Amino acid sequence: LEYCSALNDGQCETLRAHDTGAPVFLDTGSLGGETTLDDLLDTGIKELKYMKAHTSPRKARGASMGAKFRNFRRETLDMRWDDGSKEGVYSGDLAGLGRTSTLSYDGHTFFFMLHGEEVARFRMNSDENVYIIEPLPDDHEVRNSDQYKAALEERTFMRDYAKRTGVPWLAFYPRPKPILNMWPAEFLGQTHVVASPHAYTHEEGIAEGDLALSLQVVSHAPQGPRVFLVREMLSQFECDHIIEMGTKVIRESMVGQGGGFKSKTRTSRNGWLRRSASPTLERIYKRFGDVLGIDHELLSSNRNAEELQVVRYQQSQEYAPHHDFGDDGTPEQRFLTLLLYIQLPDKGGATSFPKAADGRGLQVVPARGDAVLFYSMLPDGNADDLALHAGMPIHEGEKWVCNLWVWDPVRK
Ligand SMILES: O=C(O)CCC(=O)C(=O)O
Ligand SMILES: [Fe+2]
Repeated sequence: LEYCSALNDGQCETLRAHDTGAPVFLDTGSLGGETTLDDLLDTGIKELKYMKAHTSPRKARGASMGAKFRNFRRETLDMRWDDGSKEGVYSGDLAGLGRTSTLSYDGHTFFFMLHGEEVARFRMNSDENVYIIEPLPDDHEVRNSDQYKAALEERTFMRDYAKRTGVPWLAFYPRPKPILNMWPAEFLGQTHVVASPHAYTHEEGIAEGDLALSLQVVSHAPQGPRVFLVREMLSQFECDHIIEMGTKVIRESMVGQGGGFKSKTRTSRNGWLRRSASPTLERIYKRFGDVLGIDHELLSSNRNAEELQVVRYQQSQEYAPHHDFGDDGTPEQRFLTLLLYIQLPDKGGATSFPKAADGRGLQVVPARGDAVLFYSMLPDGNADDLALHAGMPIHEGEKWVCNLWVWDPVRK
């Protein structure tokens, strides 16, 4: 209980010790269960800010929602968003017996055309997120198919889920609960202290002994996503090392495939680093395992993780609000994001969680070497809509971050 006593509250409880042998302690309440974000801000935490001054109602009119369409006609249909015009706005093809999903808003309408005739029309309602285009009455083969029955069952599940929990099911259905460790995020300021035997690499070499790292809850359910701040995840030398290696792979990605692709929502540049690229990186990955409570062996690209994504933002670049998960029609999903702050810009560039703090939104501006951990998945296996986040525009200087994306139950 060495690390806990450092917190001086005597309330620690051992959570689990995974196979690296690193002991993990849960500090059950240095701030107590009733902490509000204002209390947390009062403790002098510099890294956090509300985005808006006042609470906005959670379920505002025109709330965004994920809509899934299933086509049980055999023909490819033309999908159109009803903007009030006669022909609507073409929104892609929906293959015969196929599926598609889209982000939409309460009250919006989509219709589907076949040879100039409308065959289906749906008005979006955030309590309903599966929309089924029925098979023809005499198409008994499709009506009796497993796929059609599964779609009806899925729609029933989703209606019940939304009624029961108040949020839509956004993930693939069916999908089990996550199997990977998920740290409890019960109240603001709750802190988990992790001892890692994989201490920092410095200019002079590797530090001896265990490193104590703390994960502090800065947002939790149901008012927001589950977000933790991890201070001093990396040493200054390790940040420099990542910039040095990252510079090369970003340059490669610029000339390689997709290098000329310009996205409006993501204007930064990125590249990928393999954990085996250097002994320093390998050691950092073992520390990631300790901090995440996940066997570090799983954090490789043939198991549960993607390679380390290095992202560089220059003046005015940004990444507009997005989710790190998607529904691509399989149960495997991105489970968590460990976002590392490698270099901070002089102005701008906060990471924002617009749906945190009951819709007031949260901006996080950690220091160099710090990390933010957030879960894209809920404990029941659904995707967490509230984990929406953005890299805000850089006003001055350069920002470097890394993404470690971990999938559950395995990486696809
Ligand atoms: O730059 C940031 O703060 C966020 C980056 C991000 O969300 C991403 O790369 O997916
Ligand atoms: Fe992201």
